[in-house]
Amino acid sequence: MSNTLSALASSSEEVQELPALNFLGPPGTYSHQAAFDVFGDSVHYVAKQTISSVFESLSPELPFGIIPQENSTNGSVIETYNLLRCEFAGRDSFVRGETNLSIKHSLVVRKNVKIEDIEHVFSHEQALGQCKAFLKGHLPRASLVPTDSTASAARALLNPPSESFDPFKSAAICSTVVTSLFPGLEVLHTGIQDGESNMTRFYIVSYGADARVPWQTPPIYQKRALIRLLPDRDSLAWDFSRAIKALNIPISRIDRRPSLSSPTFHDVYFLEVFAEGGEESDVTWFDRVNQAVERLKQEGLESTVLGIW
Ligand SMILES: O=C(O)C(=O)C[C@]1(C(=O)O)C=C[C@@H](O)C=C1
Repeated sequence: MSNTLSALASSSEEVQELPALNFLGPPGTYSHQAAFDVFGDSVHYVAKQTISSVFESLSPELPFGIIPQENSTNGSVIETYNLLRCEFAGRDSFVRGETNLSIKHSLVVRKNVKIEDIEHVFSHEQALGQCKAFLKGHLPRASLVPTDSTASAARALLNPPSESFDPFKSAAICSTVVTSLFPGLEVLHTGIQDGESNMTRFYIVSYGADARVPWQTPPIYQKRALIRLLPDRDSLAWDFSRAIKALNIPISRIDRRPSLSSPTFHDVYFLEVFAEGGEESDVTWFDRVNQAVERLKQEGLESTVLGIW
């Protein structure tokens, strides 16, 4: 077993004195590997069943978490942005940092299952979306079934969740790490992701804005912030340039999700902002972001800081 792998296997054991970190389980997911890269053995890993429960269960007892935010092939992780629009984001829970992981997917089956036997492919919807070319080329007739995580898809091959699930006609898309964590599985194909450089970016989140993040390897990116913006409801002619002008900070990305409130097509926006490299200022990055949010509010734009890092 490699060092990382043995650590992933043992990291679920209870080590209560360390701060807890929620991750999308079971062990062997990419979230778990990304967390291990930055936290190593400085946290107690707590597996959750969904990305939503990673974020929603943050509390004084479970103060840290990791959630996938974007993939370089398949785009934004919708479940994460849906969570960030909830009122507890920016009130109780905050983004505190980020980390990237290179993602290499494998097609995994129960031992002795052949590619021609496969009728169903199970995985997290992000992973299914990152392997479209392989699936079209090798398994064009297979049904694609979304699961809570890549590792839970692999685990289901060994513990079928229902009688209709036939593990001898099924495959999972996941990391090869999973085959060592769950004996009885084997890899049919590796490197099945579309494109060579398939990268996922994760947000590190915490309960409260001030809890000290127990990094073992601190990430390199700094001076970023995430701001949620909800334009006035009755403005028919919503002009985004108003927000950009009031903000007056470089914006690296803008995401948009339905606000779920009326009128229709009233959306919530997420703006990720950053300080340019080498920028010298008497004002701290924290104050600059808060002052920018004050300017947005003076413009009548409801805005919330979801994290400064
Ligand atoms: O299912 C996993 O293994 C995860 O950690 C989730 C997730 C995601 O939602 O983006 C993380 C990285 C990969 O992009 C595929 C899936």
